[in-house]
Amino acid sequence: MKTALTIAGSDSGGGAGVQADLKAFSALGVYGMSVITAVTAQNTVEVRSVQMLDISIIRDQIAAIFEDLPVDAVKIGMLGSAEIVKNVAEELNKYKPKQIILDPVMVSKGGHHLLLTDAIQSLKEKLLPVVTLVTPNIPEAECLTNTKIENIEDMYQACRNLKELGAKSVLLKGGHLEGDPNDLFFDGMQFTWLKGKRIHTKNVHGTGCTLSSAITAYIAKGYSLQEAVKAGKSYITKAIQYSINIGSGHGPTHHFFDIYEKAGLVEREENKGEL
Ligand SMILES: Nc1ncnc2c1ncn2[C@@H]1O[C@H](COP(=O)(O)OP(=O)(O)O)[C@@H](O)[C@H]1O
Ligand SMILES: Cc1ncc(COP(=O)(O)O)c(N)n1
Repeated sequence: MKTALTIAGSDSGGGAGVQADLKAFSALGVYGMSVITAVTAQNTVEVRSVQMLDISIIRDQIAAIFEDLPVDAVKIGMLGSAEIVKNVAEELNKYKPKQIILDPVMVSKGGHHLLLTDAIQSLKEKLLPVVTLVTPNIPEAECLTNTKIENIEDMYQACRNLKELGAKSVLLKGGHLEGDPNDLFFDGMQFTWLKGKRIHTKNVHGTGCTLSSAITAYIAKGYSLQEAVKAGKSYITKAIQYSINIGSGHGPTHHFFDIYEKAGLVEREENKGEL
């Protein structure tokens, strides 16, 4: 069986973070493991509080996994602080997993900061050069490149800038721009657009986590990077179409849409909870 590891924060509401990642790994038939960096008290409405874990337990979790278990691909999500970024980078440099996908999580959908400002520099210096693929949304890419991204030309330039910063490849997510959510994949040489159709729903909690962990699972299964980002885009589109209309804020994505669809267990949640 293929395996994947997520290094990320816990979301008590189950829609984002480690919980979303493990659901995506399982839905795609990949054995999931986790290193928890921080615990958030979170639901569909808000992040109430965050507790970052001690460096020693974070390093121990990584060592415990790599010293015993096979890891086909690693996904990194919320890291929280510069110290956590630095220590995770050191551990990854030690164990050298071949495939690392970095979702540079900075702010929650409700606007809560999940990465301290002084950690951004460490993320750029210590992690970007180590990863196979980085998957920023528009505000994250703006922050990493110190530029404004307002149109398609800016998206191309941001991908080139991220490569200059050391990223081997980039998936720049377009969900935060107006119009259809088209994502731009740059493999370091060539650009490919992953086109989407905007689904009008408020249930978009965990979309970034879901996409990056689906891509990680496909890579663990042996897909090429190009195939994995395409398959990941189809996965996130369905996960949003079938998103779950629970809670009074942004509801979560659905991971087991195939099984549910075949068994006639749920209606498509598309357009429910429309904004
Ligand atoms: N309303 C939507 N309908 C369809 N796809 C969406 C929608 N919102 C986001 N996406 C897609 O979901 C993925 C995550 O997008 P995005 O919202 O840009 O990042 P993040 O969740 O990290 O803020 C991207 O592939 C994006 O194109
Ligand atoms: C623990 C944790 N990690 C990540 C996110 C970002 O969520 P999204 O995928 O919606 O950007 C979150 N809200 N909480």
